[in-house]
Formats: sequence, structure tokens, C-alpha cells
Amino acid sequence: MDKNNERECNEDLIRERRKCNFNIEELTNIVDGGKARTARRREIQRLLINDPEFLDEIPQDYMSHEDRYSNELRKSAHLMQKLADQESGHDIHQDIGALTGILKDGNPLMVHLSMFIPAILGQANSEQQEKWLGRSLRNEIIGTYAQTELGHGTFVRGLETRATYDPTVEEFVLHTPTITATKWWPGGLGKTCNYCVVMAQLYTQGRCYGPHPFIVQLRDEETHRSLPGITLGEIGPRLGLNSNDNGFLKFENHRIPRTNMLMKHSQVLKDGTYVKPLHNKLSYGTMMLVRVGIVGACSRSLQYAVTIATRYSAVRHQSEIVPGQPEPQILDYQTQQYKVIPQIASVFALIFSARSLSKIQSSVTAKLKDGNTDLLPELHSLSSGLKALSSSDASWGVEVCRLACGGHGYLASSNLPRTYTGTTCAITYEGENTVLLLQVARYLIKSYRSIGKETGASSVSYLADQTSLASSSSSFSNKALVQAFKLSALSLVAEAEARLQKLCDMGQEFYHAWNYCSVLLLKCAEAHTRYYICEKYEQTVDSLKASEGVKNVLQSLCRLYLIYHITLTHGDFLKCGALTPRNIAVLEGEMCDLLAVLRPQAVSIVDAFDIPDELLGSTLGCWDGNVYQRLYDEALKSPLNKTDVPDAYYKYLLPLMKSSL
Ligand SMILES: CCCCCCCC/C=C\CCCCCC(=O)SCCNC(=O)CCNC(=O)[C@H](O)C(C)(C)COP(=O)(O)OP(=O)(O)OC[C@H]1O[C@@H](n2cnc3c(N)ncnc32)[C@H](O)[C@@H]1OP(=O)(O)O
Ligand SMILES: Cc1cc2nc3c(=O)[nH]c(=O)nc-3n(C[C@H](O)[C@H](O)[C@H](O)COP(=O)(O)OP(=O)(O)OC[C@H]3O[C@@H](n4cnc5c(N)ncnc54)[C@H](O)[C@@H]3O)c2cc1C
Repeated sequence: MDKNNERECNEDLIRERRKCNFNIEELTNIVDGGKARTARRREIQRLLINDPEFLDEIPQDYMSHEDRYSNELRKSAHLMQKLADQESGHDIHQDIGALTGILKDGNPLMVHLSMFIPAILGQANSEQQEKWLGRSLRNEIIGTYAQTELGHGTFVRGLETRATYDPTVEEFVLHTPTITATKWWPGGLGKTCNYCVVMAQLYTQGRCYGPHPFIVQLRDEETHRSLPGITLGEIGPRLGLNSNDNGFLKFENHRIPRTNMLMKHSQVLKDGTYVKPLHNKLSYGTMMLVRVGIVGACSRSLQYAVTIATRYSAVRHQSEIVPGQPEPQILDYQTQQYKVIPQIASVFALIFSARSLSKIQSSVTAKLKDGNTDLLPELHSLSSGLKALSSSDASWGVEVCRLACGGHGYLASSNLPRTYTGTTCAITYEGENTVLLLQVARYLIKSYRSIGKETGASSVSYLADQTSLASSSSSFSNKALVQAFKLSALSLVAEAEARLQKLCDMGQEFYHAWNYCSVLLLKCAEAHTRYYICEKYEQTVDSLKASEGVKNVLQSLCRLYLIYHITLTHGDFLKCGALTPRNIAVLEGEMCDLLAVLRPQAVSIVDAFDIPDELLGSTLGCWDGNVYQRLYDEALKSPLNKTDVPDAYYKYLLPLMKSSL
């Protein structure tokens, strides 16, 4: 689509784009993380969208279960080949964002890329990397990450798969002792992968040392047949991601060499001696890494959904605001603005916190190389909290965007249903959100109780700021609003700690008290993580070197985000005295003003997300706004439209209609 050719474009969108008062390209660079990143993303996307191999012969929704898998595997393999053919020197994980939308519904090689290779990088020692890293990067072997079992996903310590060391032959025996120990869910496990990293309980010298990672060959490298002692299969249709072959796996006393235990952090020596790691949760490192990646992935899903909803809201006319006047664009309704524009604001919140988290991760990783694990709990807490809030915010945001598109948003061709199912899964996988938030709460309570002890953990240093509890601000600057979030989080943590302590003082065991307070603890974790996001948003926008137009747009979006979230949880702000009822009323009024300020810029802001139509894949969100013709053309692709009278009519309807004659 030639974006300079206005003749092919819907008139409403032309008018919207003429209202733009900022430099779109500059904002695109901010979204991508710099000019060079924008250029790289565009280079990759051009490479992909001009390649006919990525086209589907028929829309996926009309394909059989087998054909969907096969079609997506075809494209995934082609994509991997294409990326491998690219000039070297690029980190493929940096480029993952650019690939959003090219593979449509959970591709079978995703976990190879996002977990198997990172597991080798993070858990294998240098000899093991020598053996498996190059081969997996060259796609000579394809792997997955097999941790979850039928009986246990959340509680990793409860996994039942066993890896028992046999020093006489220097091998581990992998075994699935019960039905509930069957590995269940890993992406690509069913039919695609020939290797995997398995998390299994390590037994040596008669003792269990807990879950550890092992690399296991599953299928013959020539015939692709499952190896003896291994049962593999696919788990069946899911809410979404149905092009993937999420699988199951059972071991029947399957033997692997000792050197297949991934030994970067802990080892089993030839005689069976266990050498423990520097920190006993280092074997959970792959999960932590992916949680960081999920924050960025959620921001991208939301960019897709809100681009579709905003453009559609500009094109769609319905009802009337002024009686008797022409039907307005639905984007003119304040309630529609309230659906869509906070989601635009949310995209930037997620982008900026993803970037901040990624920086922290790099510095923790660098420290780990020197044997320093001090900041691991901080990273665990932040990555858990941000994974949880980003996935729930984005899932809710995508759903709101679908609702904002009325009936057409329910159509597969809008690409909103698939964007939703491809986002909501992140609430569950890689650590179910409630469970991760309770991990954050655990860290908060522990930190609160150790106030005064220097831990170097900056995300919780505010818990020591007891004086701020008593002060409510009369100023409404963005900084002051962030302070209100801080106060709200601090007061919730203080309240939860006091409640826990009271229950313990009354004679309850700590773990029962914990469970009894867990709804409040969840709120603490959410408030703490929300404060983190708001603080990063405010700081990033404040310190941004940008033109006045871009800065103004981002300031307004940031302010909208702060006020929107205050209004959603205003009870917490009132309860701790951070804000008064009058303050809340004033802020609610200001929120509506901000919606009006941002409304004329909305289409241009989503244009700055710069998502090519071919990747957006939506009849409602295309750049030219030619919505109705596209909806009609897509409907014609339904196989039911091949004939005027379907066979089913003769088989079922005709006999029914004639039965009473
Ligand atoms: C690389 C680019 C990536 C791009 C990504 C793009 C998008 C991705 C797309 C698709 C891929 C994803 C597919 C999905 C794959 C999966 O789902 S894999 C399976 C994931 N499974 C989970 O996440 C399981 C969740 N459960 C857990 O993580 C743990 O069981 C638990 C943390 C909930 C509890 O562990 P447990 O061992 O029972 O510990 P506790 O007793 O609760 O706590 C003891 C202390 O340990 C601390 N801790 C726990 N985890 C960590 C950690 N990772 N690091 C540091 N510390 C940790 C915990 O805070 C406790 O500390 P204290 O004793 O000091 O309080
Ligand atoms: C699309 C998809 C892809 C996946 N891919 C992979 C993969 O590649 N590899 C892999 O190993 N796994 C994978 N998984 C599995 C995934 O990681 C688990 O489903 C997830 O960790 C949740 O575990 P669970 O299913 O055991 O849920 P459960 O823990 O059984 O959760 C059920 C309910 O119990 C609650 N609950 C559980 N424990 C607690 C607690 N301690 N406190 C309070 N509430 C609790 C939860 O909050 C939830 O409401 C995938 C899952 C999905 C949906």
C-alpha cells in the first residue's frame, strides 16, 4: 500500500491524518528503541512480506487441524531458513518483535527459539554449548522446553519425572512413574521436535536434589521416529495457538549420558557426587528470561489490537450525537475514546517498562558471570510482576479493542479474536499470574520486614519511606501522581504485613496466615508493580529528548495512563489518604479532557506503530480504511459460499422440512 497515495484512502482517515501535530517517524523510532532498530525491523518485515511463501492458500480458519499445523510448519521452516541466510552479527532474539504477525497462530518452532536455545545458553556449560548450541542455532536439531506435567505446572518442586543417576554406567535413567508425571503442553513437542530440555527431579546417591534441566534426544535424527522408551503425541485443540503441536511425553526408563544434565550451575560428578549451584533457583533461569521477553511481546499484541480498533473507530459511523445530524465517527463518542485511547497509553507503559526490565536483566546477568547472585531475587520479583501485569493488561486491552469494534470485531477476519487468544495464553504460561504475583508479595513482605538492612534492591527501597504514609499531596503534577501510586503500594504492603503479623500473634502458622491474607497480598503485588510501571513511564517521558510535538503527545498519554489507573483502583488511594474524594473527582474530569486532547492524534499515534497491513492481517484495521469491501471479500472466501445450496441441506434440512408433510 502506498501511504502517500491519498486517493486510495478512506476520507475519514485522510482527515484524521491531516490533524497530526507531531513527527510520526520520530515516535516510531521511540517505539522501536532508536532509528537503527526501526531500520532493522523494516528490513526484516520487507523481506517477509514480499515473500509469497508466507501467503496462505486459504484462510487458516478453513483449514483442518493437520493442514494448519503443516502450513504453519512450512512457513516457520521457511522463516528460520530466511533468518539464517541473513548476514551474521544479528541477535535473532532481538529480531523476534519484527516477526509478530507473520506466523499467525502459534508456530511450532516458537519454543525452540524462545526457550530451547535460551535454555542451552543459560544452563549448559561451555562443553555442552559446544555440542548443542551451534546445532540448534543452525536448526540441525529442533528442541522444546518440557517442564509442565499433567499433574503439576505451577509447583515446579512437585514435578514427578525422575532422572536417577546410575554411576556404574555414568547414565541418568529418565522415568515417568505415574500418569500425572506425563509431560504436557510443551510447544512443538508433539510432532516437531527431536530434542528437548526436560526438567526432572534429580536423584543421586539415594537423595533427591529437586528439579534440574537435562537435554534429551526424543526422535531419530534420520527417520524422525520416537526413540525406544519414549512416547510422544499432540494434546489436541486449544482456545488458540492451534497451529502449534503442543505435546505430551512419557519416559520408560530411558537412559541418557551423565553429560546430558545441563551443568552450568550444578553438576553430578562421575561417582554421583552432587555439586550444588551458587543459588538454588538458578535452574529456573530460562523461565525468568522468557518472562522478561513476554512483557515486550504483550506490548506488541496490544499495538496490533489498538491499531485495528483506532482506525476502525475513525472509519465507522453510527447513531447520532446531535439529533438529526449526520452519523458521527464512533471515535467521537467519549465512551469509545475511553475504550481505545487508554490502550494506546498502555502500549507505551509496557514498552518503557519492558526496556527498563531488560536493562536490569542484563546487569544481573553480568553480575552472575562474576558469581554474584545478590540481585536475583529483585529480578525474579520484577520479571514476575511485570509478566503478570503486562499479560493481564494486554489481554484485557485486546478484548476491549474487540468490543470497541462491535460485531465486526467478533469476526476472525478482524484478527482481533486471534490476537486475543494469542495474548491471554500469556496469563497462564510461563508462571500463572496469580502465582507469580504471590511471589512478588513474598518479596515485598520480606523486604518490608528487613527495612534498614541494605540489600541494593532499588525497586523496593521506597518501603522504607514511612514518613510519606502520612502525607497527601495537593499538587497534581505527573510526579505527584506517581507519588500517590507509591503511597498506595506502601500502605497496602504495610496493611498486609500487619494483618499477617496479627494472625501469627493470634497463634496461626505463618503459611495459614499467608493463605488467609492472599487476596490482599495479590493487591499489594499489583499496586507495587503498577507503581513501578508508572514511575518508569513518567521518568522516561520526562527525560526524553524529543521534539515538542512528540513530547506533548507522550506527556498526555502518560498522564492519561496515571489517571486512568488511579480511577480504576481509586479506593486504594482514598483508603491511604494519598488522594481525597475531591481529588479523584477532579482527576476524573481531567481524564475526559485528556481523551478530547488525544482524540485528534489517535490515528497518527497508531500509525506510528508502523505495522504493515500484511502483518496486521485485519479487515478492520488496514491503513487505507477500506473496511467494508474487505469484509465482503473475506466473507466470499468461506467454503460454504462455493455452492448456493450446500450438501448438508439435502442431507439434513430437506428431510426435516418434509417430515411433517
Ligand atoms: C528470549 C526471548 C523470549 C521472547 C519471548 C516471546 C514470547 C514467548 C512466547 C512463547 C514461549 C512461552 C511458552 C510457554 C512456556 C512455559 O510455560 S514453560 C513452563 C513455565 N512454568 C512456570 O513458569 C512455573 C511457575 N512456577 C515457578 O516458577 C515456581 O514453582 C515458583 C517460583 C512459583 C515457586 O518456586 P519454588 O521452588 O516452590 O519456590 P518457593 O518455595 O515459592 O520460593 C523459595 C525462594 O525462591 C525464590 N525464587 C523462586 N523462583 C526464583 C527465581 N526464578 N529466581 C530467584 N529466586 C526465585 C522465591 O522468591 C523464594 O525466595 P525467599 O525464600 O527468599 O522468599
Ligand atoms: C499455550 C500454552 C503453552 C504452554 N507451553 C509450555 C511449554 O512450552 N513448556 C512447558 O513446560 N509448559 C508449557 N505450558 C504450561 C504452563 O506453563 C502451565 O500451564 C502454567 O505454568 C500453569 O500451570 P498449571 O497449568 O499447572 O496451572 P495450575 O497451577 O493448576 O493453576 C490452576 C489454578 O490454581 C491456582 N493456583 C495454583 N497454585 C497456586 C498457589 N500456590 N497459590 C494460589 N493459587 C494457586 C492458579 O492461580 C490457577 O487459578 C503452556 C501452557 C499454555 C496454556
